[in-house]
Amino acid sequence: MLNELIEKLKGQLIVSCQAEGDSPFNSPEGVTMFAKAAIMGGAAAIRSEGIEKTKMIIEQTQVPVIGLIKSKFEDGSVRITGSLKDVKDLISIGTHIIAIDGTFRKREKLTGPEFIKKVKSDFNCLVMADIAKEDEAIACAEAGADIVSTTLNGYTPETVGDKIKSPNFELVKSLVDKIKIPIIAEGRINTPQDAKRMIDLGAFAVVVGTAITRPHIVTSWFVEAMKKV
Ligand SMILES: CC(=O)N[C@H](C=O)[C@@H](O)[C@H](O)[C@H](O)COP(=O)(O)O
Repeated sequence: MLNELIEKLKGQLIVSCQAEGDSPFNSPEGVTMFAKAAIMGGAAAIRSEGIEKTKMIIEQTQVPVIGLIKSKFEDGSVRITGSLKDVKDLISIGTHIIAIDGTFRKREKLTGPEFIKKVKSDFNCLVMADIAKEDEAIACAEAGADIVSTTLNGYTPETVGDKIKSPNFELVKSLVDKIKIPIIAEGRINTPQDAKRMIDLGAFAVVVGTAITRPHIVTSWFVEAMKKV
């Protein structure tokens, strides 16, 4: 049986409110304003990075928050919540669902699925496994993850070739066919039509980030398109 909180996300939009680097929104206040606007528009949950930002979003909104802490692997590729300390810190601020890197890359001597298994046995928390490939998704589901999300497809050395401009519909379809736990479609979903297509393919919910909460990048899409002859 599905957890009650997860059940509420079925068919819904989750908005990732993250800001980094020189973004003028790179503060707890900045991302919290985005979260509030997203909820006004109908978002059922928020995805958030960093302790201070996630804490403020949790305090100032009423929806479930998926929290994570980003760091980097040695090769410079992104790692999502890669230490037990990060997990503890996220739990301590009341994060509803912890997003954890579910790839096979090792952290604290454990692969993603092994790490998730440890988190699920050591803590009473909901885990979203952020995966890049199908075999990782299957292993994370077996390890006890509550949800799988396609977050890292296109962002690991092994899948960088998948980083085409469009979302990976094929991966989502294949995961939906093979895995029993909810599959969330995430990554490069930049239009309402693509989000709907993911739901039609069987995605449990859809996460959208950049197209809603990184206005500098959205602006550059327009600027670049207008330069084309
Ligand atoms: C790869 C990585 O670091 N992804 C991050 C995960 O939390 C975020 O930067 C993305 O914005 C999020 O996954 C949503 O994706 P998109 O922004 O494409 O809608």
